[in-house]
Amino acid sequence: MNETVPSEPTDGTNATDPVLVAEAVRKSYGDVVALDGADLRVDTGEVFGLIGPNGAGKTTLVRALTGTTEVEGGVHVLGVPPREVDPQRVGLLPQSFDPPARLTARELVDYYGGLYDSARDTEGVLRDVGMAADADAWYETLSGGQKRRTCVATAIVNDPDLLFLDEPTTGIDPAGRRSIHRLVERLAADGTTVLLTSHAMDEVERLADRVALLRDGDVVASGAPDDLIAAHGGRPRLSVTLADPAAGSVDAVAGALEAGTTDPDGSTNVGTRVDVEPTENGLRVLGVRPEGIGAVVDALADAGVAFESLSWSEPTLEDVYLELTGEEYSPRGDGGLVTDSSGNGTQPADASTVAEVGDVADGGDVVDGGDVVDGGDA
Ligand SMILES: Nc1ncnc2c1ncn2[C@@H]1O[C@H](COP(=O)(O)OP(=O)(O)OP(=O)(O)O)[C@@H](O)[C@H]1O
Repeated sequence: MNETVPSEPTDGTNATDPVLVAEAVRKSYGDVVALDGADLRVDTGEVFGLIGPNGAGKTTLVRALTGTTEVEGGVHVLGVPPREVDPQRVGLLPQSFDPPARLTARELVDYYGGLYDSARDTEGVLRDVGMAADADAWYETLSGGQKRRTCVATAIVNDPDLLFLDEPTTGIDPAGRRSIHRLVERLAADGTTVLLTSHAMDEVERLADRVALLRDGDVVASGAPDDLIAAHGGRPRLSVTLADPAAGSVDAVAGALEAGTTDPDGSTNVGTRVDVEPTENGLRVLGVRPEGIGAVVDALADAGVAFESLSWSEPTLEDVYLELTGEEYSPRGDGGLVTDSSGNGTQPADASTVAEVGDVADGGDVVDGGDVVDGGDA
């Protein structure tokens, strides 16, 4: 997250003026409405994430803001219409970008740097994107991730105040993505305003100060990731992979939770009101807090339902996305506590809780918050 207060610009604009403004922007390609009255405002020094399904209009909005397509409505960039912006101040990584294939990464950065009045030192730029070691290879021989990082280098060679990154990490492996994330964080810390489009919700949640979700050419929600998650992300959930996701499991577990007979000492409270719903591999308990996991395990045992693994997670930006786009829920593999009954499969990701869970059918033990709880027999 960017917490830097950028220095006052020297071009007559104020630091408090928005860097990007789009008002009621419309764009059609024949019968296809790409933008349908989209509004956007990005302030100085923000990392702003633009998310939305394929075809929602993200790239068209970036093109409107970079002056590479004509649109109806109001568009201002750094206080002026996009085509009047000093190119020295703007960097652009388009979604599709094919630089000359028989130039090396170093030659490409040199070449693009030569297009500006002043440019950063090529070696420093190559280091920033993690391409110093491969700088002498022809572009066409680079891997997909190396190519994308080289393209990012050409977008930052002019040390822009405003940087557009349209899907910068597509096709990049996790290590390459991390290096791009760190680069964006460094640029933001130096006061660069960044507009980022991405389909990777974890990336946007990590990097963006604010986010706008586009759907059918219009912004349907915007705000800080935490605020969007609180408003649209739903409740924490415990995903249960069942040994045999048979019909009736959901009702049986819901009944056992409601009956509250899951523990002899009566500790059946799972924290908040919960709902149980089916999933492809088993079921999901919505509204359960970490301290309630043991009660759910007890309910599974009471209902005679054997499970293979439990995964607890808090709502994320991905849930906001799924809620607001109306797309099907797809269980995440990275949603926090991921545990299997073998005892070898615990993979904590972004979770605030880690537990090891045994197979109820085997009477395994459950460790919840450090306490060993009897897994019970199913
Ligand atoms: N040059 C073009 N000619 C015709 N239709 C276009 C053109 N560019 C975009 N469109 C259409 O406009 C709509 C919005 O496209 P756009 O590329 O802006 O979406 P996007 O949100 O960036 O999608 P993606 O996530 O797939 O990149 C889509 O229906 C697309 O097919």
